[in-house]
Amino acid sequence: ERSPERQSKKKVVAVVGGGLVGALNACFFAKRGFDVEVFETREDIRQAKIVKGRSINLALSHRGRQALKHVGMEEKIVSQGIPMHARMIHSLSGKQSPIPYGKKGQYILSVDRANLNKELLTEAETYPNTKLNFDHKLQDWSAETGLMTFVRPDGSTEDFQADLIVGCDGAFSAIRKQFLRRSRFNYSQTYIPHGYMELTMPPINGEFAMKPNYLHIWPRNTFMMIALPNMDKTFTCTLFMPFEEFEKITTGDEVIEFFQRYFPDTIPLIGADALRRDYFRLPAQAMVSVKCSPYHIGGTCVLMGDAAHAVVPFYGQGMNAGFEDCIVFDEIMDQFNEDFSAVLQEYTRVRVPDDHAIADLAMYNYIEMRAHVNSKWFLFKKYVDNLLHFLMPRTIVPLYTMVTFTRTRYHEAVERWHWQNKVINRGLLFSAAGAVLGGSYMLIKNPPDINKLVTPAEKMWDRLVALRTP
Ligand SMILES: Cc1cc2nc3c(=O)[nH]c(=O)nc-3n(C[C@H](O)[C@H](O)[C@H](O)COP(=O)(O)OP(=O)(O)OC[C@H]3O[C@@H](n4cnc5c(N)ncnc54)[C@H](O)[C@@H]3O)c2cc1C
Ligand SMILES: COc1ccc2c(c1)CN(c1nc(C(=O)N(C)c3cc(Cl)c(F)cc3C(=O)O)c(Cl)s1)C2
Repeated sequence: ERSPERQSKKKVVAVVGGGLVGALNACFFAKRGFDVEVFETREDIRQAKIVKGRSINLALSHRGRQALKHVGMEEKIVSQGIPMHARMIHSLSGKQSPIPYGKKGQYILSVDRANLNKELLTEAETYPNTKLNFDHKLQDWSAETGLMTFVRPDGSTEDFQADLIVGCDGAFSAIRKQFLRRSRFNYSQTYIPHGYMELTMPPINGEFAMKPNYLHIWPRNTFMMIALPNMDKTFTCTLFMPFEEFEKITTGDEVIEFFQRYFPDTIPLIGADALRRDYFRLPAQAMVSVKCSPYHIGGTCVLMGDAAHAVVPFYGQGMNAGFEDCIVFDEIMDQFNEDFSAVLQEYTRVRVPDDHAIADLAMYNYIEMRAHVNSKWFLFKKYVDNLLHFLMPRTIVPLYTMVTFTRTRYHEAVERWHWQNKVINRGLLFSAAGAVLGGSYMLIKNPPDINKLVTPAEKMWDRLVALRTP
């Protein structure tokens, strides 16, 4: 229960950025009784016709669902998502091989980005102590005073003062700009050479063109495509390819030639005309990885979501990690009784190692998939993962299982993965050594009569020689 004096000095929390993490964070802070003001540069997307998002749909998994559950939104969002129980690997020959994500209840959800954002904004608005300010672009702010200046569409500016500023303004955060000017602020960003382009796969006779409850993947080493299902029975296909490869394709015929060569089974499903047209609708988008620390300045400002850690999408964790930021921060608010200086410092100490770990993991997976992951290798690796997990369920847990289906701290999941690899490699080494030692012991103990020892290759050779002898 809040004491009367606390009631009078209600603290004001400004959330800059009304995207996925900002909208969710507004619910977390409003639930705690703070006065929440959300400032979003775009117009209210709930009134906009179409929303230019980065990816049309996203994979929501355990970490993200736990955050939604915390503000009572899990059921609603899950009911508007499509479960994906397995990956469906498409080989070059068009063969489809399913690989389950885990046991029965272990599935991920394909959710529509714009719809998720709208639902979270609407939920934030249901709190009487929350106000959404659209068409407010943060231009500058002071770490000393907590004073912020916003630019309106007509060019006018508006100042606002807050007790706590939460920077949720994405990978190109304006809040983070002030951090960059301060000493001992670590920052790195990496654009990867791949870009991504989204293409739509329409329904066929009102039905999904492919099996809907799967994350469809066409792994082709340098190139890769994935497809996630949408509620309107379309699939959103995301093509990943180096920019220089995108640039080589300049005509409709070259698009078809390219798909004919790498993704032949998708041509009839996406449609040749649609491919020719949609490929040139928008240029391929860039993907950036941002790592920084600390996430806070004093007791005044803290970064969350992509503003703190933009990750390449090759683990489907960016939003899930940003949503988990909100739970971790909330847990620390309880531990330190909402004392912002103590909370922010502890948040950096706890969260930086984990967000850096998932950023590294996603980049590692990008490099791994680009290097040598085609459909056979992908299938082989996942089978080995699942077999070892089946044989030693408590010792070997696949990395993607820890990342996607548990709230194991990201950096602990990576440490465990390294340990498991050592155990497996040592195990393989010993069993190989055992086989060699055991085998040679048998040969020494009772050596075979060398004349009788004819290998299949030798048999074949003898037959060939016999054939040639006139
Ligand atoms: C191709 C692709 C696929 C992805 N797939 C997945 C997936 O499957 N699963 C997953 O978990 N994640 C995925 N992600 C990552 C996910 O999209 C991001 O992690 C997530 O959108 C981060 O949310 P955010 O709110 O931190 O940032 P954003 O979603 O970028 O929101 C930032 C908000 O701040 C606003 N803003 C920016 N600057 C200002 C300013 N100066 N003043 C006021 N407002 C401002 C923006 O308008 C925006 O609304 C994917 C990303 C890409 C690119
Ligand atoms: C909307 O745009 C995008 C773009 C990329 C992704 C998603 C949505 C959703 N993504 C998921 N990745 C995993 C995962 O853990 N790994 C290792 C995988 C990584 C890749 Cl790249 C892949 F193709 C399959 C798996 C797999 O295991 O299925 C999930 Cl689990 S969900 C990647």
